[in-house]
Amino acid sequence: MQAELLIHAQWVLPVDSENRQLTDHAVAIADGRILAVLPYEEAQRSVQAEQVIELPGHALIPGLVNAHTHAAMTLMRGLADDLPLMTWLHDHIWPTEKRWVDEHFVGDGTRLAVLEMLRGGVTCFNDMYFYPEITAQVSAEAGMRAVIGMIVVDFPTGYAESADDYIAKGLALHDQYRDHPLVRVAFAPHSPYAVSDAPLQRIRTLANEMEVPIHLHLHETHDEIVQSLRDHGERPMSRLDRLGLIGPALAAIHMTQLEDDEIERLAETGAHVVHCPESNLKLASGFCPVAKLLSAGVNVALGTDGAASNNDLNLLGEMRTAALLGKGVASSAAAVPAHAALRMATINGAKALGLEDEIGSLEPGKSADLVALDLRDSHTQPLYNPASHLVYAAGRHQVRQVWIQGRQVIKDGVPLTLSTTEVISAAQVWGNRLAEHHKV
Ligand SMILES: CSC[C@H]1O[C@@H](n2cnc3c(O)ncnc32)[C@H](O)[C@@H]1O
Ligand SMILES: [Zn+2]
Repeated sequence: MQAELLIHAQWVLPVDSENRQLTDHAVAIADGRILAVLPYEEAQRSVQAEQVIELPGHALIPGLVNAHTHAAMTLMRGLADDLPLMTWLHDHIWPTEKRWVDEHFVGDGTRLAVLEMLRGGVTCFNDMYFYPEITAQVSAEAGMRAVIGMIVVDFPTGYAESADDYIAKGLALHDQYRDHPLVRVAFAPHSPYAVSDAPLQRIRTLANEMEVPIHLHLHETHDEIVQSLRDHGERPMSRLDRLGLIGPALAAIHMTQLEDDEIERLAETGAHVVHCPESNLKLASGFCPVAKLLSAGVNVALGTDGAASNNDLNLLGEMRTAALLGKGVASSAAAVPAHAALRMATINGAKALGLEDEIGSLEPGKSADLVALDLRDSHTQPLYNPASHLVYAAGRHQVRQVWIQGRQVIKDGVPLTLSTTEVISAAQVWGNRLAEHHKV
């Protein structure tokens, strides 16, 4: 077998159906795709590789998938902390966005986010933010894989005038990235409370025709349920179901308020849930019943949400929080074990974004999106079980090598596609501007 690259690691966790943890294995790569995952001894006999990378003491895993974020909001990290969702949005975030968010803000904020995500082993993110064409461009330039949201809200902003205008801009973006190797486009109506019935129905029809996913914030807080009962006489999920949006194309973000019949409905329709545990904890929004969802057969992925409500874009940290919180909420130490958390951050994210044939596991034919973590550090020693350390103990500084579609984007911990100093100085300029006006 001819390969361009052979990566030999002490442990390979392919995140396959058996959750195998392979010792002394190698991954062979050609044309940006995985050719084979095989014992190193066998690879030495059967693979002619142009380059061999040796990773003793490292675990090789699929690239992490951040299934929900607002990348450019990194520029609002720490601007408004310790507030509940609606006060945070209405009194701080939305006024700041109205005053500051433009193409330059989104470009600099997205670069900061992509840099942080790549350094933390995230190789794909799902975004929902203004000026998505800039987010798409920045991601593509950095060699990052992204699903970019065609955002829709009912109210005018600097980006668009009306729901129809948002949709028209989104469709133009979809056309622009039709055959792009790294960037996909999905519908991203903000939430049932910010988008009315007519645009939601139009989005459902278009998403069916175009075969693209839909993601939206749903059942994030108890107040959202109360408001929907008052305004529509039904819970938000029931309203979306009536409008035809609950189905396999839907990734419902947050879902902290769920009744048993709603969990059953998600399972029977094949809708996905994106759990954002740290954002939900910080805004005190509620608890997503992850163990119940998983046992009902619902696909649960992981997201950070934006850095203004988290306050980082650390999927390793999110896995740990999801595992710990999942146990607490279920009152069971067996709930959300390490393998389940790793699946949520990889293959489940790929499924939620409609990318499971492309990414999410290390299997022949899939794209070579890989992350190597050095587990020789003191706080991941001794080592009995690599998955345990990845979820419960490892930190982002242990992410040493990252490849996306076979292209190396992090080498020995150093980003290759973005200039760290330039990205940080641009962020500091924005920080000074925003701080002056926000009076932090
Ligand atoms: C239409 S662009 C996205 C919009 O969403 C806002 N946002 C960020 N985080 C959250 C969240 O957790 N719930 C609801 N809305 C959120 C962001 O500020 C943008 O205005
Ligand atoms: Zn969000």
